[in-house]
Amino acid sequence: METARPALAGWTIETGASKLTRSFKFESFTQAFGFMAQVALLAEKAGHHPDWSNSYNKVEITLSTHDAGGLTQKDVDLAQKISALV
Ligand SMILES: C[C@H](O)[C@H](O)[C@H]1CNC2=NC(N)=NC(=O)C2=N1
Repeated sequence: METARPALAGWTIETGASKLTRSFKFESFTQAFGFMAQVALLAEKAGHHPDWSNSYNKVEITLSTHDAGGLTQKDVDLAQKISALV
């Protein structure tokens, strides 16, 4: 596990598992869910979707390319678009 380079600041690259992860915390469930709605629109537009979980004001996101069995540029691109939302 290593901290991502600046272009992916905030994301953790799980080298063994070949995935990107990041936790987001908001002030309320409503804000967390609003963020998820924005991510959902980005994901649908990209045709690339996060694995994620939500608990009240926290959203945990994992990005990997299932078809490729690991990380691809699609994950990096989506991570950067998600980061730009917060
Ligand atoms: C057919 C469709 O494009 C594929 O199933 C897409 C959809 N979204 C996806 N999302 C992610 N994270 N990985 C994929 O391999 C993937 N494949």
